[in-house]
Amino acid sequence: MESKEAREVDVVVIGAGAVGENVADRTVRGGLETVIVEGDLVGGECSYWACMPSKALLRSPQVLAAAKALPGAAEAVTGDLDVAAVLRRRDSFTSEWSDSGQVGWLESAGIGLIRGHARLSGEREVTVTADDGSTQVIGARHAVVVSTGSVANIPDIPGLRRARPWTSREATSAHSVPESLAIIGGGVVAAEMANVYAAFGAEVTVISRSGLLAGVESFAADMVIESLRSQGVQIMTGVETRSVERTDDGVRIETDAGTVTAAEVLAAAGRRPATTDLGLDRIGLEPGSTLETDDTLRVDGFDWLYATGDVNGRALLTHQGKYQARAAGDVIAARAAGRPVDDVPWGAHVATADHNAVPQVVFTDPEIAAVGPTAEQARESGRTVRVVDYDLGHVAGASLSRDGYEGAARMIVDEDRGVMIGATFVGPDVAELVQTATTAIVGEVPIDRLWHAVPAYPSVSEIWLRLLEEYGRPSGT
Ligand SMILES: Cc1cc2nc3c(=O)[nH]c(=O)nc-3n(C[C@H](O)[C@H](O)[C@H](O)COP(=O)(O)OP(=O)(O)OC[C@H]3O[C@@H](n4cnc5c(N)ncnc54)[C@H](O)[C@@H]3O)c2cc1C
Ligand SMILES: NC(=O)c1ccc[n+]([C@@H]2O[C@H](COP(=O)([O-])OP(=O)(O)OC[C@H]3O[C@@H](n4cnc5c(N)ncnc54)[C@H](O)[C@@H]3O)[C@@H](O)[C@H]2O)c1
Repeated sequence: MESKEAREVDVVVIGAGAVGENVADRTVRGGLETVIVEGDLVGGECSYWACMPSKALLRSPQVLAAAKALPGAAEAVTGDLDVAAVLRRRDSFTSEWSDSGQVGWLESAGIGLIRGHARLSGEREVTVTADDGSTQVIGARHAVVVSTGSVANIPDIPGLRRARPWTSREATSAHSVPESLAIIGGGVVAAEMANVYAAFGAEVTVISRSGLLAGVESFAADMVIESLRSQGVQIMTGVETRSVERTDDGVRIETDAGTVTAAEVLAAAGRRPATTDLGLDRIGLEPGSTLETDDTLRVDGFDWLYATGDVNGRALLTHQGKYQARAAGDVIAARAAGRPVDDVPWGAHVATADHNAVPQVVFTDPEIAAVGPTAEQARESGRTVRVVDYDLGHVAGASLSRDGYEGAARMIVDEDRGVMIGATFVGPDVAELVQTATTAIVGEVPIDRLWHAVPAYPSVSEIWLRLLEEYGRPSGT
């Protein structure tokens, strides 16, 4: 079935994940008629198979561990984790994988929704194929924004694909817990899912060819590794997986450090941009490639094509993608109206923070919260840096929050400019500490001035005072 009737709108957004939704919201607010095309659930990966379900799965075990670590509360907690209840709570956060709520939001925001698979079919032109095979051509007067996200990378390990591995989708949406789970990969998904399934009682083995959480400060990764090991997780690092085979009982994995057997195997080996079947060849780009952009999120070499979120590879995180979406939506509206474009660093129409102020929280127990470069990355960049470390367990607020609180904090200072450029925290419930660091980095607040930002006593935030004391007050003693 083909309907070749072309419809024209101001902006076409491809992909209604968290990022695409935000682009469309901004272009509509900017006075532009906008349609969004979605081939699956409106809300995308984050809502149904990533951030929301994974954090819902992680939270209950963390709260239970916190209660068990606190005299008075511990005595009141006598049962085990109720896994079925945790899974039910996760189901409510994913709205049972129904997108009716998000569709309602699109309507209320004045965004048109077209369901189907979108492909670029020419300059400023998108062709959508619906489930029934019918096609619709949509022209974009001002911009096409690709917000198609990313898909799980299944490594080219012999037998792995045939063994029908779990990806993060199955791991976050499972309705039962396998007896054992092998995880191939050592990134954030591997760490968080190892935490979830170990807490749920599965025997978990992580097989990583590098380290575990190699992208963060090693003191922070080490605390998570130690904690996972104490929960019974077997962690194999520096180990290559040679082959995977599905057997009658599950999977058999051959590695260069021996054989691992498990009921299920999870491929947690990063993401690929969702551009393989997007018609990129129709506009001279390579299918499957990352859509690289300038800081206004415009794809290099085009004046009408934008890319936001995971698909541009700038920072594979929901909050950062939504930040890009706000800049992109606003700059498209400005360009369409002939208004000035504010594209100087930190201007309204650029995603400057992507380069040096990206916060991330790894929601394991303990959590890791970090922003900016690690000490090693900062040194490698050629800057004169000073690294300040402090034991979080020595902060009154932390020791009050949990008996035997273990944690650590690091602040990285650019000595030439006298400003903080990076920070990492590891410990129970440190997630909320990272926003202060992000604010100080983006605001380039001089270290001298930070002394006047007094943390409330006895809160965990007092770590900021301790870090400053360790650093020393240049004009004081
Ligand atoms: C397990 C896991 C946990 C995570 N946890 C966190 C977290 O705690 N915090 C955080 O910040 N980030 C987290 N992330 C990363 C986060 O999920 C992504 O950064 C985010 O989802 C990217 O949003 P997006 O809108 O760019 O892409 P997506 O959410 O992938 O949305 C893209 C949408 O485009 C649609 N689409 C694709 N191609 C087409 C096409 N051709 N036509 C029509 N529609 C199309 C897809 O169906 C999808 O709905 C996690 C990721 C994983 C895998
Ligand atoms: N809390 C959060 O913010 C959160 C949680 C989960 C995921 N995410 C995001 O989702 C993205 C995906 O997470 P991820 O853990 O899959 O990716 P990742 O990039 O964090 O880690 C990928 C891991 O896979 C390994 N790997 C890559 N190719 C491999 C191969 N061929 N064979 C074996 N191992 C291989 C890497 O060595 C690495 O250990 C990340 O960018 C992350 O930022 C964020």
